[in-house]
Amino acid sequence: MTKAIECINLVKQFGDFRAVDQINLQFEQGRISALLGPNGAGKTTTISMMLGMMRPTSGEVRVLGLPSGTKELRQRVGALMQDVRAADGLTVREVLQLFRSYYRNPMSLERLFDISGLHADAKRRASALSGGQRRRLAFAQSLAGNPELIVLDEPTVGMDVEARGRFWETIRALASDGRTVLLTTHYLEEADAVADHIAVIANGCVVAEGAPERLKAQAALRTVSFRSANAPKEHEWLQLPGVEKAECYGDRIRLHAHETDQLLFTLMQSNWGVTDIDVQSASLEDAFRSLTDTNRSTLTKNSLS
Ligand SMILES: Nc1ncnc2c1ncn2[C@@H]1O[C@H](COP(=O)(O)OP(=O)(O)OP(=O)(O)O)[C@@H](O)[C@H]1O
Repeated sequence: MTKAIECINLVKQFGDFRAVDQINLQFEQGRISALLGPNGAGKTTTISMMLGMMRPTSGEVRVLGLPSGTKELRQRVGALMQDVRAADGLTVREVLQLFRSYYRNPMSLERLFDISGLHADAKRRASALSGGQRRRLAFAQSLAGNPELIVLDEPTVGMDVEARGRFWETIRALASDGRTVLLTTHYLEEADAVADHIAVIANGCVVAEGAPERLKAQAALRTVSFRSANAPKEHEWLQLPGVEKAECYGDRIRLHAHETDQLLFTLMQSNWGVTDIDVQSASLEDAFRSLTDTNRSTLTKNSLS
């Protein structure tokens, strides 16, 4: 089956700075995928290359089996980027009609109004809409061509709770029509609620990828952190009962484990001079932070095997 999007050894260099560093990603057709990462991770740069808006320094992007940016793809792909400017002087209805006129097989105006929730604002100037309303109009614009692939960069920024709810409902409905959706977000919780597949990037590299359940399994770990006057070598931490992952922040050691009772007992019995113990349950956001935080050394059972 053709992949919706394939990034092969994708690199983007801005002068001396490498914003995207050898990214290899594949997104399946008919699924909702999320590209997740903190500010400056390289999400926008990556999707700009997917959409043919930016040329890779090296590597390749294929979209629906075609090289990115081709004329054919512009008919088949809808995109919502972060910087959206309202069309000067046009009403909401005129904007939607104008965008529909660019495509061979546009989505119905009625459906675009339903999706944007802007029925009552049809005759208002687009430039007079609020920030959140403008974002909803821009989302409808991105769907004007009835696209089979929809790429959305931070789609929910500026939307209120109701607009967000309607937005996620629309995304699910679009996917159930067989369309492919790729979106970027900072929020693991948001991606978890809708995505079939999540790729996490940090500093231009893919740091984790998989079904939300897989990423959540990591979040289910509890964390025991402590200082140690006499800590053993790092690889020994992973021999402790139940420990899946170990990190070191300066003089503080953090161990991630599914079950902590036995671990605490072992630490207290050891001769490592353990002090200042703290035990916490990790949230999804903690797991995301731990995946994308590069100011620490991390060991996992996988990295040793
Ligand atoms: N045209 C450019 N020239 C120089 N540096 C750039 C350019 N575009 C992006 N960058 C840098 O590349 C890095 C990645 O930027 P990018 O916009 O892709 O991140 P992002 O993950 O989308 O971040 P955010 O969540 O804040 O939107 C950042 O450090 C940014 O400053």
